[in-house]
Amino acid sequence: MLRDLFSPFRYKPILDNSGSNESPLSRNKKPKVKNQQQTLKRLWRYLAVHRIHLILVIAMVIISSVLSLLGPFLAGKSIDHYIVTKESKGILKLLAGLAVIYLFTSVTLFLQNYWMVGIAQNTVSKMRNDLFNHLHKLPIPFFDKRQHGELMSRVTNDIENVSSTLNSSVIQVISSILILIGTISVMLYLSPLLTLLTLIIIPLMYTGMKWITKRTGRLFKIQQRNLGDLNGFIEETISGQRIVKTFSQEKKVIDEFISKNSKLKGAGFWASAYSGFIPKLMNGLNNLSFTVIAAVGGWLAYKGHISIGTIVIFAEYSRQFTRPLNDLANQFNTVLSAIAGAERVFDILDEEEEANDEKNMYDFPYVDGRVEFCEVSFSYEEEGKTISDISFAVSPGETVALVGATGAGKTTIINLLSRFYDADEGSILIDGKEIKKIKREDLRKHMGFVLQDSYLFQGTIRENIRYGRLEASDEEVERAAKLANAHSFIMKTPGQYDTVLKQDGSGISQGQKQLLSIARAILADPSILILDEATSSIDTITELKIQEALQRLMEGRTSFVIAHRLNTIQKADQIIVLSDGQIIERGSHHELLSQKGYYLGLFNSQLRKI
Ligand SMILES: Nc1ncnc2c1ncn2[C@@H]1O[C@H](COP(=O)(O)OP(=O)(O)OP(=O)(O)O)[C@@H](O)[C@H]1O
Repeated sequence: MLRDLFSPFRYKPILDNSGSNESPLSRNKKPKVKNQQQTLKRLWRYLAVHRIHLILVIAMVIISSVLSLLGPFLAGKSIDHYIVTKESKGILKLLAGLAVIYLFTSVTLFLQNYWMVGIAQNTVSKMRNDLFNHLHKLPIPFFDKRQHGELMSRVTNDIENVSSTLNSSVIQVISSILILIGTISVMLYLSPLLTLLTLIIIPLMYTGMKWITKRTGRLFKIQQRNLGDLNGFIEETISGQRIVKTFSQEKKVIDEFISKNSKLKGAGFWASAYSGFIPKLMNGLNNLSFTVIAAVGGWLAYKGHISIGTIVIFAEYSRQFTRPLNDLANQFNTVLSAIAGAERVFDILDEEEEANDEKNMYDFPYVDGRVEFCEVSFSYEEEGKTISDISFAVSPGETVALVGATGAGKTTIINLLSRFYDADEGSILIDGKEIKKIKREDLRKHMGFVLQDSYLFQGTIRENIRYGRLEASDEEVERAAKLANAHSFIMKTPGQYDTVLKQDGSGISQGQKQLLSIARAILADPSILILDEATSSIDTITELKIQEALQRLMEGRTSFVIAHRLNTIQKADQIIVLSDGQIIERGSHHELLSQKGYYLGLFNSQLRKI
């Protein structure tokens, strides 16, 4: 029965990503701890920009802390001087004094909060900008290896964590330290003996706090990691909703979510539970200190060593004394959790940008479109070669089709040509210039992509086409749409060119998406074109429209076609047949058929399927 009462909170060891079933509380399972001091230093660099406002905040905190110490002191002294002696004028003076103190306290509290919120918001906004900026300079391999939702969690949750801590904790920490120093000083001045008795609780507090924070620090990190993991999973399953439903995998997805969620709950529960012990511990120690002061103070007053007013001041200060300690302890957890968040943000900022490290880069204002691969080898992983010893040359305006079984290396060749990855060996030349010596931005300016999964952004049809060349006029956008055979379907949509597409164009058909992406490429007017043929079946009429639009687009441009259906590439100038990352056959369609090799087999097998 009792067990059941606690069952929702019982902690079950939950499998970690590593597959270990050790509890997050386990001593040996520390997540990699980066130097917290270094993280704080980097955070400080962001804060230091606002140093004038920080000085103002500190000044306000000092004034409000002194004022809050003054209140109880005046009240205690007035008991001895005015209340015991029944002097009514003095009492009025005291009341007026207290009113002024509380008014000033409110003003200083308002100002310190106002400035601090400004500092916090500006700081995290700058961090968010830096992070987003940096994310866009990171190489494709970085994104290939990470869950996108997890990255989003860093830009949103982790930065938010830093923001809320800056909002509240900086003021709390400074004012707690000041109040603590002020309280102890006044207490020492009034009665060193009672002060010493009050301070006895400090070692007890320290030991208790150390025990708790050791655990919470570790748990907050695990909690944030698990939250990132969960966010990644949510993002993945929402964007892959169609696949989940098509394969009826709802149960599997929900089960996996429950498992990840319960992992998060495990760490979250214990992180919160341990930090929740802190106020209870403080409260208990506070009561202990209060009892000691009442007993010893009462005895001293009975013996005539101190006044009643002093005991009142002491009782009030002993409360004020544990409150900042309590606050400091609570803030410690919040700060730890923010440091964990900041660390995750800095981790990304430390990732190396897509390198443009070579000096003496070529200018690349105009491209004829001659492409050469010379003995190129590359691997995604340390071991083995994804493609090896690839050599071929393409003249300007030629169409090259890359053919081969799935995983043969077709996309990899394109990844290397567009410098999403750099070749390990050999060289790739455009117009005789080594592409490693061309800035990626300049290189990609001359390349156009029409991919299977043409990505459309949330925005109007016009904006989506204009993504190909932002400065294009409305007339140019429409001309491109007409050449891409997209104009007639656009005119049938409710807002025509101003129809707003949902994110990833989920409101229009696959074929229409392709037409828009062709229009975008026509507008961009690249010299080198990459076409990744759609594998999904599109109705015959749309298919014809797409083929016609593609022919127009390819005219006069060096085009690489990743071909999945051989009937569409028969007119290609060259067909390169790949197998296991190597070129096994090469030639025109007729030459390859007459070679009676792998291509002929592939062609016949596709013919049989028709
Ligand atoms: N980012 C990556 N990290 C590690 N390995 C990868 C990565 N991308 C592709 N590979 C591997 O490299 C090999 C070649 O892949 P590639 O995508 O070039 O094949 P493909 O011929 O384009 O296949 P498909 O027709 O299925 O698109 C495959 O074995 C694939 O698993």
